[in-house]
Amino acid sequence: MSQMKHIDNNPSTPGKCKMEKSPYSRPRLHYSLAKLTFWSFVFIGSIFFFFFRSPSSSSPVPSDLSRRSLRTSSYGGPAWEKRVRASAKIRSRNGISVLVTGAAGFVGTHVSAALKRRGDGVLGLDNFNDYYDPSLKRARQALLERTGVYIVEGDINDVALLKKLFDIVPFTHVMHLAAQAGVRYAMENPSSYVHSNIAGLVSVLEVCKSANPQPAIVWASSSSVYGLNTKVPFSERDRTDHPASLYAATKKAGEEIAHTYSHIYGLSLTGLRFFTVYGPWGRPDMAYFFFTRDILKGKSISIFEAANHGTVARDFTYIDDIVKGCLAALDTAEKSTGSGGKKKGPAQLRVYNLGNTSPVPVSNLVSILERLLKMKAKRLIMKLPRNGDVQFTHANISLAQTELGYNPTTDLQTGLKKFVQWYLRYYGNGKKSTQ
Ligand SMILES: O=C(O)[C@H]1O[C@H](OP(=O)(O)OP(=O)(O)OC[C@H]2O[C@@H](n3ccc(=O)[nH]c3=O)[C@H](O)[C@@H]2O)[C@H](O)[C@@H](O)[C@@H]1O
Repeated sequence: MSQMKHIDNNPSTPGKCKMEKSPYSRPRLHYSLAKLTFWSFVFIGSIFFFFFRSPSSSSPVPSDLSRRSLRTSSYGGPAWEKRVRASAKIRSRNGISVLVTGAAGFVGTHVSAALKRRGDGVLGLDNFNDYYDPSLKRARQALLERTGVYIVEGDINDVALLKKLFDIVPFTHVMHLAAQAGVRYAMENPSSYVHSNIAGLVSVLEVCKSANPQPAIVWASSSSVYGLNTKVPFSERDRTDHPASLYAATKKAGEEIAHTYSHIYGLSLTGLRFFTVYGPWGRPDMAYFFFTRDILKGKSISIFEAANHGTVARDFTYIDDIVKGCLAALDTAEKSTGSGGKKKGPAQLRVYNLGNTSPVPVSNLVSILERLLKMKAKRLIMKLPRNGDVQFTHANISLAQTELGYNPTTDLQTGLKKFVQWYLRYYGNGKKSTQ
C-alpha cells in the first residue's frame, strides 16, 4: 500500500509531472529534469555505441579480453617482409621452416631458440597479452632477437595476418603453442580459453589447410585432458572425457578439432600432452614460480592437499626435456597430404604424453625450494579447491619413447636448481618486483 502511495505522489514519467505549489515542488521538478537529461544521454550514447563504434570493436572478442591488451598488429611493408623472411630462412641442410605461435611464451621461447640453434628457419608470433607480466615476455623476445628470431606481434585469430605470413614464407611446419594456459584462471575468465584454445586453434588450422604446401602441425595439448581419471600412469589410450576444468575441456576440444582437420583436409597433426612444465624463463602463474617468489618475500604459501590428507602430486617435467620432445615431434611429422584446401590422402594424426614419469608431491617440491633458497617456507595447508585442479598426474611415456625417442633425463631437484639460479639472476635475489 505505502509503495502505491509513493508512486502516485511521485510520477516518474516526466510528461506527467504535475506542478504543485508545495515546498517540495521545485526540487521534484529538478529531479525529473535531471532524470530526463540522464536518460537522454544514455539513449544517445547507446545509439553512438551501436552505430559509430570502430570496426575492430565489432569483433567477437569479449570485453574482458579486450581489456587484456590484445593489440591488433600493424604489419606489412618491404622492411617488415624482409625481417620475416630473414628470420624464417633455413640455414642448415635438411632444415625446416617453422612458424612458432606463442613464441614469447615459456615453451615457445625455448623451442624457438633450439630450432634456431640447429639452423632451422623460425618465425615467432605472439600477442603479448597481459595474462602474466608482459615484461617477462618482452625479455624473452629480446633473448630470441639476439639469436635471430623475429616475433611478429599479432593474434592467432587474425586470419589475414596468418595468411600474409604464409604468403611470404612457405612454412614446412607450424609449432602451435599460443594458448590460454592455467587451470584455475579458467573460472575467472572462461571466454579467454574459448578465444585462444578453440577459436584461435581453428583459425590457425583454417590457414594451414589452405596453404600451399600445407605445413605439418605440432601443437600443445595438456595432461589436464586426463581429468578425473584414477588409473595411473596416464596412457594415450585412456579415456579423456571427464575434464575437471574448462581449460582441460578446451584442450580436449582441440584434440577433436585436430581429428577433423586431419580427416577432412589431410593436415598432419601431432598433439603433445605436456605435464606441468617448469624451468628457467617459466610462467609466473605456476606454483613452483610463485612459491619461489613468496618464500623469498617471507609470504605464506598455500599447499593443497586432497580429502583425508591425501597427497597432491604432479609429474613435473623440465623444459629441456619438453623441448627435445617438441623437436622430435617436428622431425618425425609426416607431410600433410592435402593441397588447394582438399585432402589427397590419409594424413598422420598423433597424440603423445610428454611427462617425466615420476610424480612428486607438492609438499616435496616446496622442501626442495626451501633447500635451494636456504629459506623456510611459511606453509599453509589447504584443501584442494574445486576450481579445476586434479589430485595427481603421472605420464606413461612409452609411446613417445618408442616413436619420438623421447627420454626425459632431468629430475625435479636438478631442474629446480636451474630454475632458482635463473630466478635469482633475473629478479636479483627477489629484490626486483615481480607480479
Ligand atoms: O600439465 C598440465 O597439463 C598443466 O600444468 C600446469 O597446471 P598445474 O599442474 O595445475 O600446475 P600449477 O598450477 O603450477 O600447480 C602445480 C601443483 O601445485 C598445486 N598448487 C597450486 C597452487 C597453490 O597455491 N598451491 C598448490 O598446492 C596444484 O594443486 C598442483 O598440484 C599448467 O599451469 C597448465 O597450463 C598445464 O596445462
